[in-house]
Amino acid sequence: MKQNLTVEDALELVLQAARPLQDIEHLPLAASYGAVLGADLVSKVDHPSISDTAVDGYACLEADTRSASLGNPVRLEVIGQSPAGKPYVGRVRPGEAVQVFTGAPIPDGADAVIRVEDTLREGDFVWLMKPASRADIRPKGADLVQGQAYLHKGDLLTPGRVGLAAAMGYATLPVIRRPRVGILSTGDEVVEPGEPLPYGGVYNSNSYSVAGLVAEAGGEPVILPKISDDVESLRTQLRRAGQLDLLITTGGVSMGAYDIVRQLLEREGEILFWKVRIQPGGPLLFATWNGLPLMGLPGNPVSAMVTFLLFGRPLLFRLLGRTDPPYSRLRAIADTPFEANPTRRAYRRAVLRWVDDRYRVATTGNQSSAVLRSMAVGNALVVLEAGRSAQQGEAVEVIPFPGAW
Ligand SMILES: Nc1nc2c(c(=O)[nH]1)N[C@H]1C(S)=C(S)[C@@H](COP(=O)(O)OP(=O)(O)OC[C@H]3O[C@@H](n4cnc5c(N)ncnc54)[C@H](O)[C@@H]3O)O[C@H]1N2
Ligand code: MOO
Repeated sequence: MKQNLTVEDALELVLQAARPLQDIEHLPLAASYGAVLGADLVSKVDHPSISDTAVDGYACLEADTRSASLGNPVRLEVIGQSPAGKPYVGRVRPGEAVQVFTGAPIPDGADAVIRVEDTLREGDFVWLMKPASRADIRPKGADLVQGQAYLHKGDLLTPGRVGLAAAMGYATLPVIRRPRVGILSTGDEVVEPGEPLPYGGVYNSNSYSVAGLVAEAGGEPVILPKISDDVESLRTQLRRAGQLDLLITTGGVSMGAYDIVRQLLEREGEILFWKVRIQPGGPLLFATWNGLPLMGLPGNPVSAMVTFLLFGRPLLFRLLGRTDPPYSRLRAIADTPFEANPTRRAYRRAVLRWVDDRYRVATTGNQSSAVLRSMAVGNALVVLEAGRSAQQGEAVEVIPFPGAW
């Protein structure tokens, strides 16, 4: 078992253990937001399917209209009209125009459009106060060309991409099955919210904060009944867990005699690493149990969330084959000092804001790993290398919480 790894080395071991899922499901468009595309998609159509007008006005021959001005308008005969979806049958000849509405096909013969506000209608004739423009024609295939791939395997299905898939002619989309992620809280003192809190008890928050993070990363959280601090109930729960792609436990990975996750895995699984040089989250454990990747998040509520972001989220992205980075980074000016840890990379909870053309970041206050409020008030982590505190006014590296920015 490796111990006391850097973030980079630990992440490499995590990603090595994650085998991208191959199972494809077909989802209706409206159910596909947030899923990950399982295949490249080529457009079934050209868009526009035929050259059409970008404006309401009159289609005509550009050459007829070059001299048109307010003082010297040009008169054309209106020979018909074409609403969107209804082509004008026939040809536009010199001296003629067809009234068109945005999205309508450009009639044969016409090569330009004059906007309605630059015209004056008089019975079967129209006066043009300006030359007609070729730029207001959207050429066939300007947006999409039939047979060309515009969406790719591994793309997250954002609203824009779902809309694009619809425009390309797809009613259902091939997506990667969501990874099923078991979430198991451990600890004798941990009590379900809603139950009376006994002396020394603490409500189970980890199962719910981590379930939210799993769902946000594209996984399907499966909250398992919490277990007490004994190896036998952990083993039983693991066997019952059913078909999972990843198991996340919280608690029980530190030094205490009741640290059952570590004990069980030392005997029955393979621990790939234990402890990473970070704060919070130092005692993170990563293992496999009967081929199942198992991430043992530390029990402190902040530690559980931060380690999920740094390791669990990249692991889920790998299972899903997502090609976008699991989180972003930026630099911001520190509005408060941030204290480093002397020996570990520190992730301080902070509030990130955009003020006067700059990102600015301020501490959420008490940085104890037990203060879950910091994750609710905060929307970002300030990253400090070991021993490198930041003074007020200094530029610092920031990881915004996914979904909060
Ligand atoms: N002698 C040492 N003690 C500790 C060390 C150490 O290096 N030497 N590391 C500390 C660090 S850092 C962390 S983080 C914790 C992690 O410990 P465990 O993963 O074993 O977690 P527990 O002991 O089970 O719980 C820690 C803390 O979190 C609360 N908790 C646990 N589960 C939940 C839950 N589902 N919802 C809400 N709160 C939960 C629990 O009550 C404890 O207060 O170890 C330090 N100790
Ligand atoms: O790593 Mo612990 O998570 O510092 O509290």
